[in-house]
Amino acid sequence: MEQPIIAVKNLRKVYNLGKEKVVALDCINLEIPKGQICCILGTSGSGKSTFLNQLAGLEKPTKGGVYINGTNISKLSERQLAKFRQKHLGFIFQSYNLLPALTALENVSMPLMFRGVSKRKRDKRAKAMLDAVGLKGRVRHKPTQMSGGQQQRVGIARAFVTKPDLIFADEPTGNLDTKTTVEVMRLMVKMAHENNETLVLVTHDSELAQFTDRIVTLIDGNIVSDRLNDAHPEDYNPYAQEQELAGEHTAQEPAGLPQPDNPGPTAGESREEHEDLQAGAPDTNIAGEEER
Ligand SMILES: Nc1ncnc2c1ncn2[C@@H]1O[C@H](COP(=O)(O)OP(=O)(O)OP(=O)(O)O)[C@@H](O)[C@H]1O
Repeated sequence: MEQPIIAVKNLRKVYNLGKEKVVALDCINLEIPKGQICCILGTSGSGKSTFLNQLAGLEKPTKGGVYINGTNISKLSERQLAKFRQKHLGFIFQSYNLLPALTALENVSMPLMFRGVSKRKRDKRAKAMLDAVGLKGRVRHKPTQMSGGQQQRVGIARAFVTKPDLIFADEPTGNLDTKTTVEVMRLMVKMAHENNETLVLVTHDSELAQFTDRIVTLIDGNIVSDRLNDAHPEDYNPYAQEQELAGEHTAQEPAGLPQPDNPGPTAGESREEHEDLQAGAPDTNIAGEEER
């Protein structure tokens, strides 16, 4: 059987607060195969952040280990871990974490610079990625000149640009409205599936979890449920009822209205201008891109 991308073995994390001990993760075992989009779902205090920190090697476990592609990252030094993260992992954050002084293109090409890719190649690849997330016309925009949804698309492009072994997304739509959430989630899922990327999404939102392939639920630091989620066709919208009640447009969107790959015109941009920018549907499959 193919080796899983992540194998978590008997993972335990206990925080010592003076005499008090907080068991944040009890005894977690989990394997995630390549290409799967796995959601770690749990309410506040269930241990999600602690688990994500362990998976990304940001904290050391009390017991057990996390293996990524066969490497026990719990045994790596801080220096080795920093290199490992840079080489093998991608991150998508709730608050985007874009560098405000840099353009969309520069933000996306940054991880390639750390990998020593030449300027010509990283610009070419970052442009292709921005195209893939539907931001062809936003290459020179800085974060403050983009909407939240567009900023998160830049964040997605930056995570995928290095073709990492694994991408972590921490509440990636936490700052977005439900309509933009649906667009961003559809885009992220499409890109992950088309590029056979493995994605671990952490959220408290059980509706958001419906976009993923597998839902692992945490309560008090334990996995209480682990199920495959077959019920998410491409046009699935778990927020439809909520949006309907709020009087927002949801059902099958007629041609011309914003689509997952097309966030619609932004302030200061006419629909014609916007449609010019969007001309030609973006191809989210980046596998054919020129290698570094
Ligand atoms: N550095 C720490 N020191 C002590 N206790 C901690 C620490 N970090 C987390 N905890 C405790 O571990 C448990 C799990 O916390 P964690 O932050 O992982 O939960 P969470 O599911 O991410 O919550 P939220 O959704 O509110 O961020 C909680 O009881 C929390 O109080």
